[in-house]
Amino acid sequence: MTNQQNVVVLDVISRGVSNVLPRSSLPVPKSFSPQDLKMLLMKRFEAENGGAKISAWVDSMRASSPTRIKSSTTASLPETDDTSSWIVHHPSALSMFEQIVAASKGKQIVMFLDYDGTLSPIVEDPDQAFMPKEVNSFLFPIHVYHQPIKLLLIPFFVSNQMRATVRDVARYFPTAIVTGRCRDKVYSFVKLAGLYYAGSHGMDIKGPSKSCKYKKGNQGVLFQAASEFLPMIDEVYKDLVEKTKSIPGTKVENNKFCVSVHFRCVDEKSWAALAEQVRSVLNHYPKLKLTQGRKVLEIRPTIKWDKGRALEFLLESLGYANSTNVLPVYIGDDRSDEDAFKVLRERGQGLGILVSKLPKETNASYSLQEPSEVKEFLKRLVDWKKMSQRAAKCA
Ligand SMILES: O=P(O)(O)OC[C@H]1O[C@H](O[C@H]2O[C@H](CO)[C@@H](O)[C@H](O)[C@H]2O)[C@H](O)[C@@H](O)[C@@H]1O
Repeated sequence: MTNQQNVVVLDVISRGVSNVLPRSSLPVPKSFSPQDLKMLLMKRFEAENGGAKISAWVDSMRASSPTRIKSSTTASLPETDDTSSWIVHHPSALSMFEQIVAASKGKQIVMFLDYDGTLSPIVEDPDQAFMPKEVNSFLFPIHVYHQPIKLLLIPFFVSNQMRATVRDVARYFPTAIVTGRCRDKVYSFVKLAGLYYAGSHGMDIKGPSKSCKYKKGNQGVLFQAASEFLPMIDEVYKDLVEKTKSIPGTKVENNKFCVSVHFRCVDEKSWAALAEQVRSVLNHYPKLKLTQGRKVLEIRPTIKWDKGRALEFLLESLGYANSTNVLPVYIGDDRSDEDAFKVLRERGQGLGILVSKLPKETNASYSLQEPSEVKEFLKRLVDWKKMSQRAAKCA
């Protein structure tokens, strides 16, 4: 290396890298080879972009998921105006129920259901995200001498109407749970054998474990998109547990083909530190990428597979690849569900329903506010199907 080149390199160091990294952290070789130069420039690039990346991550963590709609035209209007204009474009699937069933005339509805935030309300502890139970009770009259009759509310039995509803839905329509969760974990929550399960954001798909009237022979694992990543994901999971253990409230969840780092219970002041730890782990794994959900960072293989591809795969497995006689209905609440909404929009087929109380950027056409409305919508669909079958028998 010539003296002149040395000067250029030192100039790069003094103007650039030293602004980002403390001078002491830079190994400055006595003489520079082209490799040294490359390394220094790369370090500068990483340091600059790393810093930018972390603050972008934190901004995105703040915005939570999916991004709240930013409307330039309505920015100065009160919240209610924003909401009402959004609802015009994403009407409630309950109020549009008649139109929805009319669109399904002559078509087979195939139901795709996300789990967290769709079938179960969002809770702080991901291990406690059960489908809600209802306590059924009755009024028991008690009559004490000379006293007016009193009515006592007696809890009678506990039922899980969401589970019962999803079971009914699966009786009438092929039904799949499509989730970021590990497949076994979501099965332990849903506990229904007659469904398809697409776990790890659709990277792990299994057919119904009991015979399914729609497609015989679909039992067992149908597809695993990223088997070769299993050892890597295990390693990353352990690294993340270790690196984040000093940040109170962090929870790392092993979802088999992906890992979730939850920050719902982490103090906002520690989000940057958490993002930094996650980035430091991810830096060693160029074949993994980071996506984001509701107060969760998700680490996944960089393969072209997502909930949208899983939806297409399942339609194909059910024999509806290029069929016009099918109406896929996908209900979900999170960013990862947007991949499926987008597929439906691009196919010009089917309905995407976003579960959200707030206006959000979405490719879905309809909305429902919360899991209880999802249950209501699914119940109405089952009742409508039962009635139309009865009517067909009588005709
Ligand atoms: O595709 P999904 O079924 O929606 O799974 C996405 C993530 O859901 C879970 O996390 C979310 O729900 C938790 C329980 O309500 C909540 O505590 C968390 O903040 C949410 O992000 C699940 O634990 C993740 O592994 C999934 O990736």
